[in-house]
Amino acid sequence: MSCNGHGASMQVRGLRYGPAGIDPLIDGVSFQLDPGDRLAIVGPNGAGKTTLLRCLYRALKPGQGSVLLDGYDIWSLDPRDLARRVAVVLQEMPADFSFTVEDIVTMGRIPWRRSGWLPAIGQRSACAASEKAAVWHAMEHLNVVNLAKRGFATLSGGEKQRVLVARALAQDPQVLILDEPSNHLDIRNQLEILDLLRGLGITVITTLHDINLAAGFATRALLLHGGRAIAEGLPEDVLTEANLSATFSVKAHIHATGNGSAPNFSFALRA
Ligand SMILES: Nc1ncnc2c1ncn2[C@@H]1O[C@H](COP(=O)(O)OP(=O)(O)OP(=O)(O)O)[C@@H](O)[C@H]1O
Repeated sequence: MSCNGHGASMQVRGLRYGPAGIDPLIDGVSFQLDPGDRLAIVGPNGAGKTTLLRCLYRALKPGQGSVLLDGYDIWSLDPRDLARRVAVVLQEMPADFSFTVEDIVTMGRIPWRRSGWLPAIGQRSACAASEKAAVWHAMEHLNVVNLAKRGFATLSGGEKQRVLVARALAQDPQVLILDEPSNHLDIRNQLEILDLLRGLGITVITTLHDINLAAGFATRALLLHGGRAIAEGLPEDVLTEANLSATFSVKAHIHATGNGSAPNFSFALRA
């Protein structure tokens, strides 16, 4: 796993997706990320955040628009090539009860194995050693080495979340896509995991419900509502009181911290 990896650029143009017979779930979404950007996608429940993510890692094919990775349409890439470049951490947890933590993290290396190819006998132990090194490096980063031999199913929700991020990092991706990575995590673990993601240097795209976490983490923000981008750009231009109040139907208030760090947000129901 690279700790100072190289991110890829992503250009999303006019994305529209919807199953036949219903209004589109994603409509006219566009944004541009430079390598190393961190995009926070925020919006109310049902806004289309997960659906948008699924279009970005080729789980859903948009009816219109395109997703370019370093200039190449993701639908034109070889699936293995895409799997090497883009890693995904979803909200759903794997249901298989038989895998250990080490097994799960090792799965992150699968796209790097060459099918139908066996290294020369003298190189086999070197290949195995480099794979194991990548897996242990990722586990160390996520502080789950002490869980390596535990059954995944026996872990707490927060421990599982850390293991799934470790699996994604073992994949050594250029783009990391995460759906609510702070789910299940306590406050310290939330801050730690976002800090770790910030330090990777790769392009990160994540949904986040916590606006304070999003403002502190992101270099770009996308506010989604009803499948449409209400605002996209720098977090300070997107996460405004007016935008948040209108999109979430609440009273949003920004408290400047005055020390150059991200502002704090508070929210109240409208009278
Ligand atoms: N295959 C489908 N057919 C019909 N509606 C769908 C389908 N998939 C998703 N939806 C609807 O699309 C909307 C957006 O769902 P999505 O999961 O993307 O929202 P979200 O912003 O991630 O929500 P949350 O914050 O609650 O996780 C929801 O109303 C959902 O019920």
